[in-house]
Formats: sequence, C-alpha cells, structure tokens
Amino acid sequence: MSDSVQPVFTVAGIRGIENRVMPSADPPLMERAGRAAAEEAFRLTMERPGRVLIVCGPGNNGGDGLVMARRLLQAKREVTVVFDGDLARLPADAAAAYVAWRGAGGKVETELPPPPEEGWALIADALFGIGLERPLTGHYAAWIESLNSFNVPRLAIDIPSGIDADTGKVLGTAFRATHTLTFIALKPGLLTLDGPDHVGNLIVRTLDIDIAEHARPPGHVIDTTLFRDQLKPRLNNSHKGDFGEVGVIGGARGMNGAALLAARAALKLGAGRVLVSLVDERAPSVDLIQPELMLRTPEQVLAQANALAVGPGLGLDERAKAILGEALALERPLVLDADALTLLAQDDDFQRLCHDRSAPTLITPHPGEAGRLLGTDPFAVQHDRVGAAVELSQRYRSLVLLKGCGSVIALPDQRWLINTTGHPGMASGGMGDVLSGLLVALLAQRWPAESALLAATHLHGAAADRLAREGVGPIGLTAGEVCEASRGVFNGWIVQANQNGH
Ligand SMILES: NC(=O)C1=CN([C@@H]2O[C@H](COP(=O)(O)OP(=O)(O)OC[C@H]3O[C@@H](n4cnc5c(N)ncnc54)[C@H](O)[C@@H]3O)[C@@H](O)[C@H]2O)[C@@H](O)CC1
Ligand SMILES: [K+]
Repeated sequence: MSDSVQPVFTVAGIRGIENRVMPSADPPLMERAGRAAAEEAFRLTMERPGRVLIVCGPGNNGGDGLVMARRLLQAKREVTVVFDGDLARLPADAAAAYVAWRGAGGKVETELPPPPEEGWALIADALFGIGLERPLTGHYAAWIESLNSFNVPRLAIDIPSGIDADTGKVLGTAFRATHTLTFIALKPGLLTLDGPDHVGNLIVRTLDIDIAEHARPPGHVIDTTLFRDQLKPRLNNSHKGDFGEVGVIGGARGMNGAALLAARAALKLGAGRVLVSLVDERAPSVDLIQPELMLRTPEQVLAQANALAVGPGLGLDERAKAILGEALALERPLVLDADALTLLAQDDDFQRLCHDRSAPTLITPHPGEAGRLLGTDPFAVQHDRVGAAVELSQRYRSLVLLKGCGSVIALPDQRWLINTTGHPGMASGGMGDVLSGLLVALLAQRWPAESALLAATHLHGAAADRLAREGVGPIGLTAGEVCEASRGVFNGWIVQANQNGH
C-alpha cells in the first residue's frame, strides 16, 4: 500500500496505538492533541477576533478541550470553558488538564452561557470523542442542539460529539461541525453514513505518531495512487481486440434503460466492444443514441464476452434465473448488481456457485440488497456498513461495493476501503447501472478485479463531483451525464499518472 494513502482505524485500533505510544509519550498525547486544537483555532479565527467557546465533556475528549483552552489563554485569547463533569471521575490525563487550566487562571462554567454581543469567534466541541457509548440525551443533547444553531465556525475535536466513530451513526443527536480535527488517524465514522454530514472540513493530525511503526491499518481511503499502476496510456499499435469484449445482460420490460446505461458507460470507458442483451423480447434491436453497442441474445453475450455484468433491470423470472446460473458457471470476471443480487440472495444453489467460482465475482449492493444478501434488513446494514461489507465479502467470496454515503469496499482478504468522492445528487435512477458499466469495462480490459473496483467506484463519484463544480447538479444530475463525464476524468487520470516519467 502506498505511503500516501490515508489509513483508517476503528476505535479498537486507535486504542491499541494509544496504549502502545502513551506510556513513553513525551509530550503526552493529550498535550499534543490540545496544542493541535489550539493551532487550528488560531487558524480559524485569524480574521475573527473575539471569545472562543470550548465545551468539554467528562472524558479525555474534554481533556483535549481543556489543554486547548489553556494554550489559547496563554496566547492571550479570551476563552470560555463549559464543563460540568464529575472531577473525581475524570480520567488521569483529563484531570491533570483541568488542574493546569485552573492553575493558568482559567474559569469554568457549568451551564452554556449566552454568546457575547459580537458572537462567539469559534465554538469547539470537546464533549465526546471515541468514547461515546450510548445516545446523547438530557442536557448534553440540549447543549449540542444549541451549539448547532450558531452560525460561526464550529470545530469538532477528534469527532463530532454524537457520531459513533466506528459506524458514522448519529447517537441521539450530533454536533454539526464546520471543521473536524481528528487525531492519530481517520475513523470510519467520519467517512460514512451520517459522518460526512457532520464533520465539515476534515483535518487529520497524527500527533507525531508514526502509525506504521505501531499497527497495520485495517482500512484505507480510496485514492488514485491505489490503482495508478493500471493507468497507462495505450500503445499506438493497438486494435479493439486488445481492449476486451464487455457483456451486459439485463433490461427486462420497462427496464431497458438500465442495461443500456451500463453498456454505454462500458463503451465510454474504453471497452473494445460492448455486447448488450435486453431480455425483453420486444426491446429495440439497436440503441439509436449509441449505435456502437451490439445488441445480442443472452446466449451470444454469455459465449462471447470476456467480462460480464449481469443484473441491471434483469427481472426475477425463470429466464433471469437461468441466465444468472449460466453466468455464475462461467470462469470470467462477473459483476452482479440489482436483480441479480436479489436472485442470489434467494437461492442456495446460486450462492454455492458463487462461492465456488475461481474467477472474480464483484457484487455492488445498495443497503437494501445487502440486507437481503445477509438475511437481515437495510437498517442492520447501515448500523455497521464496514462490518456488513466485510461479512458479505466473506460469505460470497466476492469483492464487495456497499453503496451509499461513504461507499465501502470489502475484499476477500478482509481489507476494506472507503470512498470519499461523490455527492447526494447521485441518489437518482440509473447511477448504479453506470457504475456497473464502468466496472465491467475495466475488467474486460483485463484490469485486476481489485483495481477495477477501486477505480470504477472512485471515478463514478469523481465524475459527479466534477460536474457539480461545473454547475451540473448536484441536484438533478443524471446518470447519463455521469457516464459522459467519467470518460474525461479517467483520461485525465491517465495523463496525470504518466507525467514526470512515472
Ligand atoms: N486516551 C488518550 O490518551 C488520548 C485520548 N484523546 C482524546 O480522548 C478521547 C477519548 O477519550 P475517552 O475514552 O475518555 O472518551 P470520551 O472523552 O470520548 O468520552 C468518555 C466519557 O463519556 C462518557 N459517556 C459516553 N457516552 C456518553 C453519553 N452518551 N452520555 C453521557 N456520557 C457519556 C463516558 O462514561 C466517559 O466518561 C479521544 O476521542 C480524543 O479526543 C487524545 O487526547 C489523545 C490521547
Ligand atoms: K468531540
């Protein structure tokens, strides 16, 4: 894994690192964290003189806030600290931070005071970090609701209070930060589910810990360096046979568009030829918008394609089942999406076939489909997206993309990755079909399955991000537009990856 790729640790992993580093850490980690928070506060208030509010909780997250407060006070900033925890029960480091704060002349409020006339320069949330154990209620919840109502910079220390660091779930209520300064490493909860709606700008401070020395990260954030080796310009002496034959099967009555969108995306991402089968016998025999697509019978597609995507609009009838059975039996890279996943979830024989394949199987469920595949429901999946993706990957011996805010990829060797490109404008029909098409195009071009899944996922979101920057969406963005934009982003990546003689 490249050094520049950002590691992601669960709470257990962060605790493991802390336990190894803390005994000999000089300066102590809490001093480092508080100092980093004070530096961030200076940066955010460079043009906002005035009083900083720091709300501190009953654990070490509160301790970070108290160190931050002392640093700011020593630099002659006006600071209001709110803390109503039980001093006798403060962890040792936080208790020391409290004593040092009082020793420096700092005062403590036990209620949230009204803002000064000119408003708070900054609000810092040091209530709860990775030690959050249950939903926030009572006065802590009320404080957070109140803090969220101020239209000033709001800095979360380590993680916005109320966000579960492992899952991104809001427990009760959660601080809505404009900035989050997180320590040691990223946590999944900052990147997936409700996390991205609460963290604002995300800044990581390692606290001078060389993470690689202490732990192997279980997860990473996806970026282009992870598949840069595949981003090669084509040789001049090329022909279409070099770039594979994609097969897409789906498009039952009323769903022709799903398969066509996937097929068009495959074409736009450079597949040598794209065969598509619409299982609706009354479907047109040519795509007049994209006549390059070759419309064929399912049998022809199954026989010819070197990589297959089965499922977009496939339907759930006997014919669909027969096609899925045949596709699973072929030892070629296979993307399963949409109806193919529903069929897979229902049938033990399909599951056995899937499990026994030696060619890669890539499944791309949304939380509903993932729930069916795991015999549970979308709520359980969303409750722990990383866990669900890893379990799916193990159960189906597949590479898994669990879609949604902060898409999670799980690989058969139990590694997982989180994607941070994309936006809510992508919550519209056909987006998943385009993703399947991008993915199968790379597989047909003989990319390794892992690189293909990472690249297609990252690309899909990056294309939508570029469009939004250009004023196309986010709201009202269509899947067809993402398909078009993916081509430009992808070619740009190839140029970039091959600059400077790489
Ligand atoms: N352990 C360490 O040495 C370091 C910890 N750091 C900071 O410490 C944080 C973790 O500290 P802690 O493990 O003490 O955990 P927290 O400070 O996140 O919270 C734990 C405290 O909150 C209480 N609590 C949990 N959920 C609650 C709820 N819903 N309502 C009311 N009370 C609740 C717990 O009983 C406990 O007293 C990190 O997020 C980070 O900010 C950093 O200073 C770096 C070093
Ligand atoms: K916090």
